[in-house]
Amino acid sequence: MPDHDSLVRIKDLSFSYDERPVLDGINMEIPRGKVVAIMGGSGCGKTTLLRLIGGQLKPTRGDVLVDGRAVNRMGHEELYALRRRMGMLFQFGALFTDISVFENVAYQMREHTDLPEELIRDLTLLKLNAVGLRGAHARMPGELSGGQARRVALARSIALDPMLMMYDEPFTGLDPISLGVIGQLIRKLNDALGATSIMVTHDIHESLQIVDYIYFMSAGRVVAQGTPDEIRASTDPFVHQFVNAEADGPVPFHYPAPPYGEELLRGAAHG
Ligand SMILES: Nc1ncnc2c1ncn2[C@@H]1O[C@H](COP(=O)(O)OP(=O)(O)OP(=O)(O)O)[C@@H](O)[C@H]1O
Repeated sequence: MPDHDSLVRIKDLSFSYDERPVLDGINMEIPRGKVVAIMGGSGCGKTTLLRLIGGQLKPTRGDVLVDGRAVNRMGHEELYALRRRMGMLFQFGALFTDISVFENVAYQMREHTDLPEELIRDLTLLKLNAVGLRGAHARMPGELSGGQARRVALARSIALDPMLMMYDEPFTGLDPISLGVIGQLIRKLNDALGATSIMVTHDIHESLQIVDYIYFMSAGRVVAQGTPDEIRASTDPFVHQFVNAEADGPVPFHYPAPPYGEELLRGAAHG
């Protein structure tokens, strides 16, 4: 999806943990206003990629540009200022359990802004209203269902009106109805905030409903990409495996390991 006005541009990006290569020559464009999914088998480097975009990790080679600036070359202050404009919702983005729903959302504003208390109150209720939970503002997190708690975490991550939202497996552990609700919210909030969103997920069916573009990764590389219509029509074996939820195919089910027979024999020799 080449676009010169992309909010995020990933150029020839490689990354290794110590000596172990995880990402290898990634190129991606995330245009402004769009919701883009990144999919791929377990361990292929999706979360690592989000951490590189957020500046928590530095690439071994290549660049990550956000709003035209190379994140990997920013100093502390610039990076801190940029992170304030990014919202992140991680898989187990747990709420603080000992403070109310309202306080969980207001916390972000109290920490990062000098807004007066009345304004924080109004904005917090506005964010909770956007996820349908204004009425639950006085509840404690322990009194919420899993889907409701995820919605509060979502309200918290948009508290500062981010220009870029990053979601790491936002659907994990949700029942199908809550999953659909969160999916719709991700799309609606993106459009209402005029934001841009990147979502790492395993859920191809939800992605096809709500995103503008999908990148498929395998073993640290981009192996397929396209709009939902292109993905539905694709005959690419990687894409096919995802769309049809096949356990094995080009994306291996097994973590790389020596042949099983060999390992059993080795175990027997040791035992
Ligand atoms: N801090 C770390 N130090 C060393 N290796 C790591 C570290 N974090 C992740 N890895 C390894 O890097 C690879 C990519 O991990 P990453 O979490 O980015 O994958 P992923 O695609 O998000 O996986 P999943 O879908 O299972 O969450 C994995 O093989 C993982 O074991």
